[in-house]
Amino acid sequence: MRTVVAGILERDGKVLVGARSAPAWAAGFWEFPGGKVEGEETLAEALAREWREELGAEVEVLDEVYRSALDTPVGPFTLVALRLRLLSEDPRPLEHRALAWVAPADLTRLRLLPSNVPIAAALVALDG
Ligand SMILES: Nc1nc2c([nH]c(=O)n2[C@H]2C[C@H](O)[C@@H](COP(=O)(O)OP(=O)(O)OP(=O)(O)O)O2)c(=O)[nH]1
Repeated sequence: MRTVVAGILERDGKVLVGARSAPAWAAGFWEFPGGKVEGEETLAEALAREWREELGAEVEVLDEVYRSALDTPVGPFTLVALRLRLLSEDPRPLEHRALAWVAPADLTRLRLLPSNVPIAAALVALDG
């Protein structure tokens, strides 16, 4: 089963989310930035690559906060959300339409990718 990794970066009680620009079915939805694990990459290596490519930022993985099955138009995946620590300058929207810092309790006010709604709930529970 292939894996999609999603990165959770927290700062001052808020988490970073990005508005997708593609593909068409997902454009405009907010997500936790990340992407598909390629080849023999570890989850941490894949997330570091995606954040470098999409956000121009260096990150390292702290811990796993969520894992579930994910159905997408290009087939089934496992979705894993990992908390991150920022090692570089701030993330920039190199591929997203926009980035935003949002408190976990406010994430459901955004048009999140449906698969990310339970991740938001997990973050609220962790906050509690
Ligand atoms: N990045 C990301 N993708 C997610 C999340 N939740 C979710 O359902 N997805 C879906 C959207 C896509 O179908 C898939 C990830 O694809 P992607 O387009 O981000 O991956 P990628 O950067 O490797 O893209 P590509 O090279 O295959 O074009 O997982 C999430 O929180 N973050």
